[in-house]
Amino acid sequence: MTPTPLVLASGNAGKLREFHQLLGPLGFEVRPQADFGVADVEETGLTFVENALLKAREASRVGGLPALADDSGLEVDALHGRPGIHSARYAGEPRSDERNNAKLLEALSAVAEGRRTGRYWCVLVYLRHAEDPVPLIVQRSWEGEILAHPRGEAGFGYDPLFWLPDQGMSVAELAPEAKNRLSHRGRALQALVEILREAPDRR
Ligand SMILES: O=P(O)(O)OP(=O)(O)OP(=O)(O)OC[C@H]1O[C@@H](n2cnc3c(O)ncnc32)[C@H](O)[C@@H]1O
Ligand SMILES: [Mg+2]
Repeated sequence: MTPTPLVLASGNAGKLREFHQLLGPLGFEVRPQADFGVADVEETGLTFVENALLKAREASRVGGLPALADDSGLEVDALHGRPGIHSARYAGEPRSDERNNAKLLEALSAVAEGRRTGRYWCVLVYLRHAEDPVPLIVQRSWEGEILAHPRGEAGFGYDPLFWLPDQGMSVAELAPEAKNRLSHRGRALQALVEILREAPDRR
């Protein structure tokens, strides 16, 4: 099969690393949107789906290629779903994982262990071209609990605070291959690639 060229509609280095690890071996020629000078779009949607569509459309329009976008975030039950679609900008500007994590710990300081449940969401949108009327959309979640102190160095974002009871470790303590196999993003991408494989006309 000829490699499918693809613009990755993300400016997040952690996501780009995971997408490269996952898509590289699968017959995609992946290029980050920065290669085409695509600027970050304003994420004005109320849902992950809307924001992922905005990002994919802009990257495909500017890059002139099919585009894959990821809009993702952390939904915490005790915080009524926050930070949710605002996960990247939870602690305001300048954006930083450290400040976001500190704000999350503060918001949960009075919430006891056992009630600190939540999940990552990932919505992937694949567009064949900027005006594709039939976007491919896949969403997956990943259940966990929010720790009271960070653990581990791997991953990005909220990973040092996201505890996986089944694994007995935080996401930032998982090897990258394990995160890719288990994560919201990894599993959404596996499903999306499967759809593209079975329906080559969707590429
Ligand atoms: O929009 P792009 O350019 O892709 O990059 P971004 O970082 O702004 O991405 P989002 O708007 O989708 O916001 C997602 C945020 O959710 C968090 N997040 C999503 N997936 C994560 C993961 O696998 N591990 C840790 N945090 C994650 C992290 O804070 C991200 O910045
Ligand atoms: Mg963003």
